[in-house]
Amino acid sequence: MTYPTQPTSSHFVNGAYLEDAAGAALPVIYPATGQVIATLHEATPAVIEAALIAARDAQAEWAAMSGTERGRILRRAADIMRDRNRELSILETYDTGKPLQETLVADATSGADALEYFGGLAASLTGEHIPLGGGNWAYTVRQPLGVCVGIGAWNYPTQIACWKGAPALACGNAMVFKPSETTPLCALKVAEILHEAGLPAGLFNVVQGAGDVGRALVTDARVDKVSLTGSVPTGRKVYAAAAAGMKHVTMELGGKSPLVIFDDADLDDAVGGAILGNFYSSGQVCSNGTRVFVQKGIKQAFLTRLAERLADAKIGDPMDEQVSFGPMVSEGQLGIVERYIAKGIEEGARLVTGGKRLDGQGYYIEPTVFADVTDEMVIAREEIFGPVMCVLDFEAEAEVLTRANDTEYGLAAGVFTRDLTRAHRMVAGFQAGTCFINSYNDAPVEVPFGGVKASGVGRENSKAAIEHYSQLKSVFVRMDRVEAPF
Ligand SMILES: NC(=O)c1ccc[n+]([C@@H]2O[C@H](COP(=O)([O-])OP(=O)(O)OC[C@H]3O[C@@H](n4cnc5c(N)ncnc54)[C@H](O)[C@@H]3O)[C@@H](O)[C@H]2O)c1
Ligand SMILES: O=CCc1c[nH]cn1
Repeated sequence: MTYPTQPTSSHFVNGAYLEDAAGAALPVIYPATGQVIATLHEATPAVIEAALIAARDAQAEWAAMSGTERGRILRRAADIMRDRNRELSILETYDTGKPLQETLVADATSGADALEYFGGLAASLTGEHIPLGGGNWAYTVRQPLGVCVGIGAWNYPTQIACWKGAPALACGNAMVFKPSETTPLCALKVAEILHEAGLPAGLFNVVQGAGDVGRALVTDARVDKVSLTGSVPTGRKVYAAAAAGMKHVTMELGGKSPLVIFDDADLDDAVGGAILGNFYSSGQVCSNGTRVFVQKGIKQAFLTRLAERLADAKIGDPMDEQVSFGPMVSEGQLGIVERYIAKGIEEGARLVTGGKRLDGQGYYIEPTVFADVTDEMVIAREEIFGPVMCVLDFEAEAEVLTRANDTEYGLAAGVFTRDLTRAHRMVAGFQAGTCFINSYNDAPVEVPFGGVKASGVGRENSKAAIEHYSQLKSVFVRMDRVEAPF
């Protein structure tokens, strides 16, 4: 099988596709069948060098353009992405296995939102005037950082490329982006579209490869900033390597987020939130609320309604738009999830539903719910990154808040209750970067997204991202005489 939009080469460097067959073979596997649908090559040192040189050479001229001009190109790219949404969504489904039903609304659309939003902001990136005593004054100039490296995870390849590329480019930077080796296809299309929209060559480059290619980029002296989306263990390594070079960082890492459901919540909304926060993208969403704390009074009603709704999940061919639940991204990730399910059973959690790999081709596993999970169980402490919901009981607000925060992670947290005073009290106490009240997993571009504690550093999306892709130069202007001691 070949997929419909086969890229002509593995990399996109200096405004054009680039191949270097000397790089190690990088097979692209369609998760729904396990078949190899394309074979790319990892970047050789020559490809990495070409990308970094192209980015360095192109950046100053891009930064010298007006924000209006830069923004126009990004907004044009957003329009192209929207026009090609179906084609890009099909590619996203080939790359990740996520159902087309999801990718049609969540991936290229989110990428286009980022390009449009940061394109709109580009012309407004100004410094400030600061009046000082004696008629003196100062001003600040908002400047780009230079060459930014983006490194992606495999769950949202189009979105991640755009969430990093759009603010970087809006601020006048160049980017070298390395997609996850598991999902190398979509970022190439993002690069192609940006250049079709008028982006000058060299400003958004895509190079393929695994950790060693990422490491070569992060440690290169010509790189000014590193933005990683990935796991906490990788984040620790990348952060340390970037720190050695005193580089700016954004770290969008993993989580084990709490979702707290009080007994006064609208039951169907709460069950819907728990489904979105555990089973969308087959559970492969960083901000998922996988520790679902349910107040004792509604535990049985919650589990009953959840089981009814899960029975409506349509598992199957992700290209079928009726299908709402697809495979895991890879054999390896499926194995990780299976091992956690076995661990949960061994630890004494009660398997309410799911737990089994589906017979046949592809990396399918049933949506799985454990009840009677306790705080110290491994399945309640470690990020599984698959469709495994842990339901824990609680009695009182203070108790559940303490337990919700008892984790090294701090990416997200949610609460379902009709008592809005309590909802805001809970949110004030959550140690999390992104919180939800009577909702879960919304990620609009206007809102900052990111974590606290081990879940990360910095924010993506919103005006907050501008702070992470630019820096201020301060200029003091003396209008009176200079008084020196001698
Ligand atoms: N916070 C967020 O916004 C967010 C979003 C999506 C995924 N994630 C997290 O990502 C993880 C799943 O993705 P994954 O399995 O691809 O993560 P991962 O950490 O294994 O890999 C992430 C990326 O880092 C690269 N990499 C690995 N070692 C490196 C090194 N030493 N130097 C430079 N680059 C290196 C990989 O090649 C890949 O491109 C989960 O933990 C999930 O929570 C976080
Ligand atoms: O996977 C993490 C980023 C995200 C959250 N919702 C949509 N994308």
